[in-house]
Amino acid sequence: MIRFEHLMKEYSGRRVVDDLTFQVPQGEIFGLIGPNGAGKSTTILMLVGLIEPTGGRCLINGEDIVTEPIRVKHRIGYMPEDVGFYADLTAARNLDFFAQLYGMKPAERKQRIEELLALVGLDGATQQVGAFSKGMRQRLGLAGALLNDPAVLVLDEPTANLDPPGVADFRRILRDAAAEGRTILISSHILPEVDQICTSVGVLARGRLVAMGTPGDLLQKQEGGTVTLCVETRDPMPDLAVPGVLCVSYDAPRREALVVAERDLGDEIAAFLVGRGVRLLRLAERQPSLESVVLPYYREV
Ligand SMILES: Nc1ncnc2c1ncn2[C@@H]1O[C@H](COP(=O)(O)OP(=O)(O)OP(=O)(O)O)[C@@H](O)[C@H]1O
Repeated sequence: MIRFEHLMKEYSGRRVVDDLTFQVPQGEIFGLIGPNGAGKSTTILMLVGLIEPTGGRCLINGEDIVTEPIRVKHRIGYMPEDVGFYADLTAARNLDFFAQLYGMKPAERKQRIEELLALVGLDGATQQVGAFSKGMRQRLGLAGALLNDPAVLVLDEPTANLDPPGVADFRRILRDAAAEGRTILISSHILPEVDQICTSVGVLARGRLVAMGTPGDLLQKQEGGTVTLCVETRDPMPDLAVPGVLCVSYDAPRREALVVAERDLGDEIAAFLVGRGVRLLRLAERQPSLESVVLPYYREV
């Protein structure tokens, strides 16, 4: 189990993580999401003991990472966004190096490394890691994070470089890891992925936890509240400055937009665009998604 108690971090007097208190129960896959600069990486770095909190604490199975650093770090598997490996060693030799640091015996190391390379689909990879694709490095990162049989897995943007089969493998491995009783915390910007894999989600904005629950809980909160509309136009769109629009994310050189509005503003948006000579291709309400629920938090930055 992971527990944050009044966790706080300041840089030069500026608070970037502000009084975080929540817990992630054993076996949960928790998605930590939020806009750029919200404090996700800082929170993760405190959780894995790479930086110290200014106040409060992070507990792994009840033990404080600051007061029991060695014991607690042995219970954590951490996969940073940019996984660092020795480019001139093979995947197996890289893992063997880290396994030695964990104090694992040669026979145990050999067996564990073979199992893990098969698990992440790298059992046939005999080349040096310098020749790996980004996706292969990410697979190796996951194997590295699982090396010490951790109780808690902390993964920063784990699927960013993976192709669809790689993502499917990751999901399967993480679900199995959670079913084995590991507690998993993932930081990600890929909201549909978080929606698919995470059993609970926390939204950070300006260092504070502004929403938390299962993806289903967060969606329910939206019912009777905001409406999400997909807008597609033939011409580039101006800013959709229509009263009641809460948040817009534009795409495809401003010919597509996802609009979160207080109510169904389809007629008003159509009139707004037609009045500005913008030809409309499609305007439809979208079923609520995790993305539409949390987008307003991204806008508030
Ligand atoms: N070492 C540091 N010194 C000073 N300020 C820092 C330091 N590390 C992070 N910050 C600031 O703390 C804030 C939170 O940064 P953090 O990297 O934790 O955000 P994040 O949610 O992980 O963002 P992103 O999604 O862009 O990775 C930002 O304003 C950042 O500039």
